[in-house]
Amino acid sequence: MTDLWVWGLLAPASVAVGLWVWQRMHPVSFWYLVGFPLRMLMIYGTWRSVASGCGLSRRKRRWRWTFPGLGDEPMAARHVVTLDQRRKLRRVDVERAPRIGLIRPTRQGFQVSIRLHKGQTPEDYVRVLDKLAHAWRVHSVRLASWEPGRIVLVATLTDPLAKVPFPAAPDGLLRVRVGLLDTGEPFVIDFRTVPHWMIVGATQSGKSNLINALFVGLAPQPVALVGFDLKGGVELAPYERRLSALATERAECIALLADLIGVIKDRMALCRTYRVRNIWQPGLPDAERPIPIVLLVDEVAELFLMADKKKEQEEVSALATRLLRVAQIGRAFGIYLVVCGQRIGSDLGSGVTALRAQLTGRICHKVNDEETAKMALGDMDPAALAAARKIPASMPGTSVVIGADGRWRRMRSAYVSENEADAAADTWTHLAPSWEDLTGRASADPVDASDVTPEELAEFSASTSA
Ligand SMILES: Nc1ncnc2c1ncn2[C@@H]1O[C@H](COP(=O)(O)OP(=O)(O)OP(=O)(O)O)[C@@H](O)[C@H]1O
Repeated sequence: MTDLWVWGLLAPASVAVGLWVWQRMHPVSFWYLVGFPLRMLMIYGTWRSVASGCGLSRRKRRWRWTFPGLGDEPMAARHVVTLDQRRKLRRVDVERAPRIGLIRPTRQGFQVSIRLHKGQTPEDYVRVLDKLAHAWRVHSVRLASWEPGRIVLVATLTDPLAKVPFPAAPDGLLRVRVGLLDTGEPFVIDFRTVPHWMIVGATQSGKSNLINALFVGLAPQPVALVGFDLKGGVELAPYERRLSALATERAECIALLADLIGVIKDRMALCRTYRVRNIWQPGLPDAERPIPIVLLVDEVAELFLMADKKKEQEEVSALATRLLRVAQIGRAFGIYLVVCGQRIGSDLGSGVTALRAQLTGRICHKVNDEETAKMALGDMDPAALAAARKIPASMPGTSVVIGADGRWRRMRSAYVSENEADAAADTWTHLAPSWEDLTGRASADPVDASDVTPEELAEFSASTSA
């Protein structure tokens, strides 16, 4: 008898310990063989009540057997018992859950397709994703794709951003994998698709780390890097060896921008000669193709802040005009911008709003107020703005980004320490062209600071159009 008790307790305990060890040592095989089948049973078993609780079910008129003598409750045909004499076939309202398809396991959770009821749209499901995540006991549920009448939901068991094992790495010319999306896919900054980027976030939210990640990915590429760092150079000076130029004063920035406008004019002439509209078109011989330039601007507010002095106002106005011009026409001539700051709002000056409109790529780290999130993410879904404010301080480097499909996602940058970025600067120093080589003029040469005029632009467009 005692033996029976001992075995009765020991057997389940050893099975539980065995499962626990299996799950710890081989989480993926445990998930596919044990966790997923159990989860699938739970989801199918509770789908009617979950859909009803989330407001996804629809009331429909159906023929049903009813039992007037038993409180006149409508009952499904499968509940018919022996009260044949009293039953009556009547049309009643029944609740129908949307039809749920086959649940498929993924490495991080599962995905399931759902057939929409008539009158439903994917947005009806987006509104209740949080409720579904709680009901299914998963970290998050997102809408992965849709086609008319059908959506696919993807559930993630744990937060993939809790630990980003993803190293920042180059992913092709002017493409850098800087972090991980909450979908488990890499997040790529691709300058040839999205030429100009804006990185916003409160202090200690992870902006500099993202710049480090970007730097480590760009350093091994044949790309010229230019830095504006008005925080006295503390952020970008350590990487100066790999930069073609670094400006730490506003006057220096203005001079470098004048040079960049000169570069644009030279490249414009080159494109005109070969009758191409940008430096990437195949009509331009590879030997003639100029090196792309990425301009990193750290803490943009410092560029625009001014005292009442007239000289400063003139400086800021010259800087704003040139930076805007580079943003407007630089893309075709291989000049790309990354602008970083705590706030990039109109309160900094009139030029800022126009500059912001040119920065298509948006990365919004943790911000403290909705206004700043709006500045970065525009009039996105209010949930995106709320998500940017809710990023926990314990997860620096996490941000809200707008994906290629126009939907917002959470992203966390790969952690890149200053030492790693320093080492990359050391290793790839030889890839940094000198400013003189880049601009085609000796530093003592007077700079042609005149802007690219609209007439010049029109002439360029006319001469390169076929
Ligand atoms: N992706 C990440 N993973 C882990 N830690 C990170 C990540 N990003 C940033 N951190 C850490 O968070 C802290 C703040 O990061 P960072 O200096 O990049 O913030 P910041 O927004 O540039 O701050 P500030 O505006 O004050 O310069 C640093 O200690 C950094 O190591």
